[in-house]
Amino acid sequence: MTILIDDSPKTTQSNSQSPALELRGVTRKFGTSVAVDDVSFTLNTGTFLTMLGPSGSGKSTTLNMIAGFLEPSAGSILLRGRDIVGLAPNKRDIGMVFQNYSLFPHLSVARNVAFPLEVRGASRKEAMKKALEYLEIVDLKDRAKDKPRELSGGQQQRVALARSLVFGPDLLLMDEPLGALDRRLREEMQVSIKRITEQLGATVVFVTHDQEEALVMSDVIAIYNEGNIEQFGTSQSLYLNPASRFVAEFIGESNVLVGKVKGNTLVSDGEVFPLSAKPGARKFFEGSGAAIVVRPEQATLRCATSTDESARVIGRELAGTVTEVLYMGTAYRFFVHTDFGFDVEVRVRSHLPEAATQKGERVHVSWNPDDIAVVPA
Ligand SMILES: Nc1ncnc2c1ncn2[C@@H]1O[C@H](COP(=O)(O)OP(=O)(O)OP(=O)(O)O)[C@@H](O)[C@H]1O
Repeated sequence: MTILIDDSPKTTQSNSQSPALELRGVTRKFGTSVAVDDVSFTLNTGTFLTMLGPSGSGKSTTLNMIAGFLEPSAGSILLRGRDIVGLAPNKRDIGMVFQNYSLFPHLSVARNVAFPLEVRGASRKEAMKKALEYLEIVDLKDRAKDKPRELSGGQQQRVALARSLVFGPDLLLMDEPLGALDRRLREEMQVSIKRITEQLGATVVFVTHDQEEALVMSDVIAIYNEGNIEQFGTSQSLYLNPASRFVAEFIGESNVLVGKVKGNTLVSDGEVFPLSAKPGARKFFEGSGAAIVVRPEQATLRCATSTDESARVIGRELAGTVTEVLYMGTAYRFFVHTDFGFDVEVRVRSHLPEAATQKGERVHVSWNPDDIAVVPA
């Protein structure tokens, strides 16, 4: 397979030492309401960034400012070190893919992909040659002569991807590109997009509502909340070390136990839960509100025995009753109502003996304080 990396000189001045994209204090107001509030981040070349957050949190507004469809009310946007605020969208060297593909129905697949090159002055022959090379990268070379309507949704989206990358843009923007596809196709496309953008070394800004999609695809994730970026980091760091309760609850499943910090413990409803004493563990002021975040796979389960004490919390263990069991193939999900009142989900790999625990059984749930995150409440 031929892999093409566009090394043609760019038409506008840029600095190859600069980050691919930098936002500095970018704000966008609509009337008196602030849609994006003082957002700053830096993205290195070849990085895949996903903007993730609830509806109305400012993701699309940020993307539209980068694309040039909206201007910021304040701040600057630098593409390879040059400020692009005020520059027309078609002068920004940015590729774009949207949910509705926006392919030209009357042009063949190959002519669709060749189009951005022809607009930039390439001859029909040159443009078609390169279009076929990009169609090979997205595994659609054999469909070059077809019209877009003859292709499936996933295939059309791969044509749109080839078209957005064929001219070697500095940046690729994707706004919910998989939103129209069913779950299976969506998962296949996640893998294809990741493979293709990695092969081409593309810098990508991707918007989605889907947290699993964000975890699978991204090098870095920006979690949006009410116009602000609540946390910016790798998938792993967001999952294992969420900065806030909002992030913990937005990314992955979590059991959240709220209390007050006392020494190196969290006190909740009169019970004392140890916090990690590891060097580097997050420190909180005495008496401040905090929450323990236990991921379902970080909690463990054991069946109660007749010699167990009858207290609701014994050392690190919480006594409780299994209220629901769900089989997931490789794991079981146990929902436990603890006597303390805290409802905990515990995930147990199917091959472990604890996986045989039944609904209604008395159990003890625990976790290692060194494994779990603690966030401000
Ligand atoms: N053209 C506009 N005029 C007025 N308000 C707008 C406009 N565009 C966006 N907004 C407002 O800005 C805020 C952020 O919207 P934005 O579309 O960026 O959110 P989002 O996170 O992309 O949401 P979604 O995931 O639903 O697309 C919302 O309160 C929205 O109503």
